[in-house]
Amino acid sequence: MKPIILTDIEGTTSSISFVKDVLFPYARQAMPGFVRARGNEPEVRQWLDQVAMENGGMCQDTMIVETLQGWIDQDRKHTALKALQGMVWEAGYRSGDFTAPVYPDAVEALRRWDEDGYRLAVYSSGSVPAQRLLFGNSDAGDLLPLFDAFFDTAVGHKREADSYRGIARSLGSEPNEVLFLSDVVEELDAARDAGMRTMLVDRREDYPQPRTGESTHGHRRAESFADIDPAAA
Ligand SMILES: CSCCC(=O)C(=O)COP(=O)(O)O
Ligand SMILES: [Mg+2]
Repeated sequence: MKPIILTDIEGTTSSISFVKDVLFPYARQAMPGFVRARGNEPEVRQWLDQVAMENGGMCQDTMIVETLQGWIDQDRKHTALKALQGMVWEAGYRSGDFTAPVYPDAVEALRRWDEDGYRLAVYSSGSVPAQRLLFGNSDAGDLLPLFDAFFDTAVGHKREADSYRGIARSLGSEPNEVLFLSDVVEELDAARDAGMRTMLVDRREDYPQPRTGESTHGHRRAESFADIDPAAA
């Protein structure tokens, strides 16, 4: 049976550098203006209030913004931050400030797998709207039609096995019918604990030092999507 292919984004379909050097600085710089302009919209306020609650109920928006900027610097995978980042990036994509680079080997393989009848899905710490913006505004054009489903940390964190069990359930499949692709071994460990098949994507551009031996945690490893045969994984 053909596995459903579930892919991570940062370090897997797209470079770590795009996320760290383009998306995060853009969000950091635009966050104060975004909160000033849209902070009273309920959809935005709910996330700002959540940030405030987690920091002892601080009330000034300037303090909330400083907290968010600190979390961006620490690469926190906090659901509220990720939701707000997605809203900020929307303006960047819409105004043409950037498009999203997706590795050419990933574009080629995703298109081929789709044509071959594989179901494709995404699981990233980036919010689902941010994922949709990225694949809808890629350098290779609109890749959204390739994907059946998108998952973010609303389903749980990426290093917890229950998240992968929940994803398999949502896809209407057993975990062992899903192949998860990621650059982070701890995510792959959690997926394997849930019963999924796994593949470590170990790109030279993102990880100059190849992960071999014990550092693969026993996951199969590919340096490019061109080297992945989902039928054999
Ligand atoms: C959806 S694009 C932004 C990616 C992001 O914010 C992030 O934290 C990347 O996490 P991933 O789980 O894709 O490694
Ligand atoms: Mg990743």
